[in-house]
Amino acid sequence: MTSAHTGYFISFEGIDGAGKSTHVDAFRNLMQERYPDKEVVMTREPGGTTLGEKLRTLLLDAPMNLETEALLMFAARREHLAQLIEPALEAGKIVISDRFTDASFAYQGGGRGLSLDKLNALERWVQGQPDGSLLQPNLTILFDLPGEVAEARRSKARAPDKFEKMDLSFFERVRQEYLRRAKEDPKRFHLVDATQTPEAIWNGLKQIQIAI
Ligand SMILES: Nc1ncnc2c1ncn2[C@@H]1O[C@H](COP(=O)(O)OP(=O)(O)OP(=O)(O)O)[C@@H](O)[C@H]1O
Ligand SMILES: Cc1cn([C@H]2C[C@H](O)[C@@H](COP(=O)(O)O)O2)c(=O)[nH]c1=O
Repeated sequence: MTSAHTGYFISFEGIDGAGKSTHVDAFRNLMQERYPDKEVVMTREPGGTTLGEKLRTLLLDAPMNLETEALLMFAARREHLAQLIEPALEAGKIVISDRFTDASFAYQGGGRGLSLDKLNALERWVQGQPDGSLLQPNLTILFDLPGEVAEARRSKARAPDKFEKMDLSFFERVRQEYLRRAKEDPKRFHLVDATQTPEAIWNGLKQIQIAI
């Protein structure tokens, strides 16, 4: 867990088109208003560092072997933790990341079929703490909705990247893996019914209280 630092770590997750980007900036502002004495740092994965953003371009554009993809996701994450997330949490900041490790379990695991053993080993390597615990978000806000609804939203919004070109069954597997992880760790996950209107979703997000 995250006991070694005095910050607070929040991740936003969901299948592509679930609506997390629509709300993440406003949520950041909400946190800053509520905790004026704390710096709120906004970041994303893959990305968040100079190297991570270069890896993001590769990961979102280039077709690649599944294990290569998983290793690059976790390499970008190690850099992200070392350069940005760990120092910010140690300095007591609130860190909000648009995606973190649950996305690797959902996309590379559920979606593409990488084994849980390999994902667990990468997670332990990259997020393992000296006391044997794992650095995890304190709170993960999961935007959940059916794959076909997300697909319809995406098709109106933008040209698809490599992942967004995947078919409906891929996104259903990704969704199911997110839901499996949420069920496994209900204290960490806050589930959002992302089929609601943006206004209803935002009203729900405003109800979230964090224990800083
Ligand atoms: N609750 C909603 N109802 C209807 N449309 C929505 C809703 N939320 C977002 N949208 C629209 O759906 C599209 C995708 O939203 P958004 O970019 O926030 O998704 P996302 O989950 O961040 O996707 P990605 O992870 O791929 O960036 C946008 O056009 C957005 O305006
Ligand atoms: C962290 C992470 C991300 N992905 C995928 C999920 C999305 O399709 C893209 C990121 O795009 P977004 O618009 O910024 O959400 O990357 C993944 O497959 N595995 C991961 O670990």
